[in-house]
Amino acid sequence: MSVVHEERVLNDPASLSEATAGDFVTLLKPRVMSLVIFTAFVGQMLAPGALHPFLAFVATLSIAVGAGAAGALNMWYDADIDAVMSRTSKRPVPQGRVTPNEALAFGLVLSAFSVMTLGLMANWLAAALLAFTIFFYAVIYTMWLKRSTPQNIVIGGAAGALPPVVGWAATSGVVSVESLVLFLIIFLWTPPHFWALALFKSGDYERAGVPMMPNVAGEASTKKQIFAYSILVAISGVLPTVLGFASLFYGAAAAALGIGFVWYAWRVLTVDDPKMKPAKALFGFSVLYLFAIFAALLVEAIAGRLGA
Ligand code: HEM
Ligand SMILES: CC(C)=CCC/C(C)=C/CC/C(C)=C/COP(=O)(O)OP(=O)(O)O
Repeated sequence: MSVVHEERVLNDPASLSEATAGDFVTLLKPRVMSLVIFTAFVGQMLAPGALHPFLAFVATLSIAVGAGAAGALNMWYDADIDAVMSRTSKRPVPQGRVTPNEALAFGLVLSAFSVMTLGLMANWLAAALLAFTIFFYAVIYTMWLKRSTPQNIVIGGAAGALPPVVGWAATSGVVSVESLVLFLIIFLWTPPHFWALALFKSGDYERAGVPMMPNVAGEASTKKQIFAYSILVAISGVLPTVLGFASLFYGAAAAALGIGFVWYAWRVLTVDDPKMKPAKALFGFSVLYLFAIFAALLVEAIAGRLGA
């Protein structure tokens, strides 16, 4: 951020920040968090018990605000490395449109608001899980793991896998084996999802000094690990049917999606393409895969509620 900008904003209370509403929306990482919130909503719908529709809506909204808050805290802390990575350099804080203090305050206020609202409108177990998820992403992953170990996104992936557990707890008041299976699906999905991107963004992470797997272990090792995780993803995807809380139809869809996931990962492993097309294809398919798995689980949830 330019010194002039900081002095003007910080020393002259009359001066307004240059930030627009759109800048603050960008801080919430809406594109990424939209799928995160969808997984939480499916967790809410699959869980036994029923929240009044208005309370269920407020619970989903609280989780959405909490996810956005975590995104804002991530962008506050990562402004230094975001500024040197091509993919993130245009973000509001590195561009100086939002000051670090504004991003921090925005993230903290939304975090508090979302946790308190979820606690009051649903239950305090869900609120505590939401608070833990925000903390895990903003502090454990962003402030510690991301800059210190190539296992950063494997461990940090727990934060991204918790939203369906939060949603399940909002409806049912408990953490169940089933909700932990939803956690496992996303937890195992995260490494191939992100390492595919890291393969074709390794130059960015090199410049930023962030120890992502391709930069530390190299391309070949990362590709092997992606393939190994893809097999675990395919297996975890059919667990809801194996454990009896989803139908054979879901199981067939999950198996087909899992075979697709393994195939895309196999191409990353076996096709040597300087343009990294297989890695880009796997990254794109990974988003489609997770959406399709949770959409199929939502169909199960709706069918279960209609049949109930
Ligand atoms: C630690 C875990 C994760 C890491 C490190 C990670 C990393 C990333 C990165 C770097 C991007 C590119 C975003 C951009 O350039 O702005 C991305 C995109 C995306 N991620 Fe992940 N991700 C993680 C977990 C998740 C989870 C849990 C979900 C959903 C449940 C998710 C959904 C998405 C979606 C939908 C996109 C595409 C956004 C777009 O099209 O712009 N990610 N991820
Ligand atoms: C309810 C709640 C709190 C949900 C949070 C879910 C969660 C942790 C999602 C992970 C999203 C994500 C893109 C992580 C990457 O961060 P990064 O810093 O590696 O990505 P970047 O470089 O694009 O900023």
